[in-house]
Amino acid sequence: QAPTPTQVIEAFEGVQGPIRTHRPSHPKGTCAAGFFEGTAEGARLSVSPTFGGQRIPTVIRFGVGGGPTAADTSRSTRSLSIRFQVPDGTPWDMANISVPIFGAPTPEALVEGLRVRRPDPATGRPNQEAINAFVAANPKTTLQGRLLAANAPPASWATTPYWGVSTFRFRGADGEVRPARWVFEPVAGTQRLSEEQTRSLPSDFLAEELRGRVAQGPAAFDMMLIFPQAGDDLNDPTAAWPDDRQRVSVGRLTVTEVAPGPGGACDRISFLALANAPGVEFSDDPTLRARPAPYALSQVKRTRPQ
Ligand code: HEM
Repeated sequence: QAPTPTQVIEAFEGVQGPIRTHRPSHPKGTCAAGFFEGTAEGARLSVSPTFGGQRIPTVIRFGVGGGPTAADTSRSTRSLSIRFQVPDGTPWDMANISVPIFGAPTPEALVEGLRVRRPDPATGRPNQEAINAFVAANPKTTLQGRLLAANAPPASWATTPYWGVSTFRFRGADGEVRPARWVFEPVAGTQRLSEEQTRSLPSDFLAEELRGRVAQGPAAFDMMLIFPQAGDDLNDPTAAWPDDRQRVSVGRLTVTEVAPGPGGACDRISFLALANAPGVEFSDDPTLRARPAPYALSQVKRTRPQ
């Protein structure tokens, strides 16, 4: 049975302590802004006004996975969250990460994985035997961590791809509904830190790097839809699709401004309006429907007056 929103938040809080000011996931981040322009292929593949071709203002948040003080040199996820402020429609949100897969196949596995890592009040430490037993019974929850450990961290928030991870259903101008995933490919190319940089860079280098970069000119990402072939798993966000799947460019995100310091327009919002029907609709991936309600609960907790 799927966990309730309260159970999801309690599971996060059990590991990280009560949510007071920060998001429980990707707590460290920097606000930015820019615009999105859909391509002709985007308008063909989705009836959502986001892909209509006009310039859509966006609220952007770049984040780092881990705790609120996670090092930018750590092998955790980086994130790119976007709110598309469609002028005559409802806003559409997405929260993308720098790996193509999630760390749990279902909301149940996410919550169980958090619960088992909760520190034991007697010892102050989680029960390692229980964690080992959980991991052995849920091997899919190790796949994302292994992928992250195998790759050096991005050299910039502007030089890594970001995947939406889950499969969505795109309703095209021809009325056809096509399952697809997406990735935001950096126009600057993919660049990772060298071993030496990983050791020498300060733990908060990403925000300054992005400010310096965008001061010279916008940073951009091409949004590519990725289409499955027979046998590709549509409902498991820990199941990667082979790299050779057909990709179509449906729009470009241009980052024109980076907040000068902490806070900004992205801070108090939650990127929870994940579907944008008609045009971009949920698949049966169970982690999609499980997200908006706990995101809202988290947002209430982290934005209420202390
Ligand atoms: C069962 C599935 C999931 C649950 C229960 C969950 C839960 C949460 C919660 C509670 C937050 C904090 C929201 C806020 O305070 O605004 C959050 C943030 C986030 N999640 Fe998830 N999540 C899930 C799946 C995913 C997946 C599949 C991805 C990858 C695409 C993802 C990426 C993120 C990112 C990037 C953030 C930070 C967003 C921001 O910049 O504000 N989550 N998640």
